Amino acid sequence: MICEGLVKSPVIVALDYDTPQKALAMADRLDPQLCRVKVGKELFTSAGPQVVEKLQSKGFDVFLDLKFHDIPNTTSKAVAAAAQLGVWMVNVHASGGRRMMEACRNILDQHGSDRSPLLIAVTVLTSMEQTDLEELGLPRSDQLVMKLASLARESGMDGVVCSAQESKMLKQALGSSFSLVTPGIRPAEAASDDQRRIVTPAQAMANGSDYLVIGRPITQAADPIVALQNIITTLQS
Ligand SMILES: O=C(O)c1cc(=O)[nH]c(=O)n1[C@@H]1O[C@H](COP(=O)(O)O)[C@@H](O)[C@H]1O
Repeated sequence: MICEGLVKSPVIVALDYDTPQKALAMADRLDPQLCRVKVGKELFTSAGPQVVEKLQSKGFDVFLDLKFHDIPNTTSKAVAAAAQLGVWMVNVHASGGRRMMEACRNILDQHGSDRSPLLIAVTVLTSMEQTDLEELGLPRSDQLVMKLASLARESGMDGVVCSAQESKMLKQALGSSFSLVTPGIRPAEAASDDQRRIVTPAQAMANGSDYLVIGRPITQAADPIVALQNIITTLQS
């Protein structure tokens, strides 16, 4: 199992809530030794940087998932602001292109500290399926993911967000040190919701994923801690 520091599992729990109170109440039920947490667009827009700081003060590594996608100057400065917040991981869209990703890499390298977040590029959202891509005039998901992930690696990213359906292909092509962060994780019995390219937790790890981003199957479970522990157990067997 891939893990760093004290965290003993690859699970990142998505705290997709509309208030900081709800997110912090969930965090209080979780254990920073068992998982990391993700702050995304809904929570950050309603609660701001303070919720990140509060989660950090509870001992959690925070993945700031704002999927920056803009011109190189704007995106890189947003990434620098995330680094100032001391987040563990931050992401941008790979489709912002090489110059955008390189600007983000450069600004973190100039900032140059041991507190630099992992810089991750989103390839193709796990909610997208073939028909969605066709409608946009885009190629098959596996081809597009491979192209964007290769560009992300060349542009100095530390890894990509992809579906665990693509993890095996990307690990083989891009090597073990390039991190694969995979949402769209669903235990066998769970609803797929709006996700399309889904994989079970154990299969995702078998495919080569480094981190599993999991929201609703944990946060909307009757007992979130039991749901998290059950998932971690399936990874150990
Ligand atoms: O970057 C992400 O985290 C992300 C990328 C992606 O392709 N798909 C995706 O679902 N996510 C995020 O991962 C989380 C998945 O949540 P659940 O579908 O509830 O498990 C959400 O917070 C999404 O914003």
